[in-house]
Amino acid sequence: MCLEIENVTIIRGDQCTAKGISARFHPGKLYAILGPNGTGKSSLLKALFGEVPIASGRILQDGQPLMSRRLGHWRHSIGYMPQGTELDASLTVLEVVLLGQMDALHMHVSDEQMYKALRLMQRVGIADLAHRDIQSLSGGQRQLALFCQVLLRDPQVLLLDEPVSALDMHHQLSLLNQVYRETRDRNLITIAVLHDLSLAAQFADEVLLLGDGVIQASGIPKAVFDPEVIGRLYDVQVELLHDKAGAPVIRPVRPHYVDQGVLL
Ligand SMILES: Nc1ncnc2c1ncn2[C@@H]1O[C@H](COP(=O)(O)OP(=O)(O)OP(=O)(O)O)[C@@H](O)[C@H]1O
Repeated sequence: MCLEIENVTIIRGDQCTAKGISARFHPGKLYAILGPNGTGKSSLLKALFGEVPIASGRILQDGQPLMSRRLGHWRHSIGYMPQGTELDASLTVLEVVLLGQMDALHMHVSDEQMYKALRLMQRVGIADLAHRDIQSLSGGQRQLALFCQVLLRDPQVLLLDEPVSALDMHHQLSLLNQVYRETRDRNLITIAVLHDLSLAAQFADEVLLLGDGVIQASGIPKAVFDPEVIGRLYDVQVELLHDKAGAPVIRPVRPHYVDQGVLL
């Protein structure tokens, strides 16, 4: 399966968050969408999920436009994890994870479904939280539970909106590792919005740098991470370093303000 956005324009309120952008996404690859706050990363993910309409352009699956009927079918193949993790319902973590299989659940949860959910929770490191009320979890723990839920849907496409924003370093690495592995093993198209450029460089096959409603640069992280382009886009000075494996590391440089004539 190939997923394509062709000349897509998205308007939110009075803002044009995507101005005729085009990109192609292939199975088995992890794509990171990057860019400053408010540049339309979430809007693009929502458009791919059919939650936000596109003003013009097309979203194509294997060359066929996703029309509304097709979109209903399309959504079944998507694991979409939105930015917020707040839940109103008072459910246990296991119940929340099992909701990922809602289409297949009737009045009965089979041993196989239960086993699948618990095994996944074990892999993600939240098996011990299975019987806790989801409301009682920390933001990071909820993020891990929702990740298990979307993966349990057996999606072909994973859309993850800032999946590691509330996680500590250990859990950021283990979750992204998991995302990377599942993308390869299940041949998924994975598109994740991330804010940490260096983390994106370690995991993403390709990155898309959004800014001012257009794709400013895209490709493998090494090719895209030009400190001048990034510095201009984010309006900060950055330093480009490299880790031991040769992956680019973007380090923001602290600005020095002049205060009463003294350089701080
Ligand atoms: N429901 C809405 N109604 C009107 N405008 C909206 C709505 N949602 C988002 N916007 C606007 O659209 C623009 C893009 O928002 P979006 O959430 O896609 O950005 P983002 O790049 O994901 O931001 P962030 O990194 O802060 O999460 C913003 O200027 C935002 O104010």
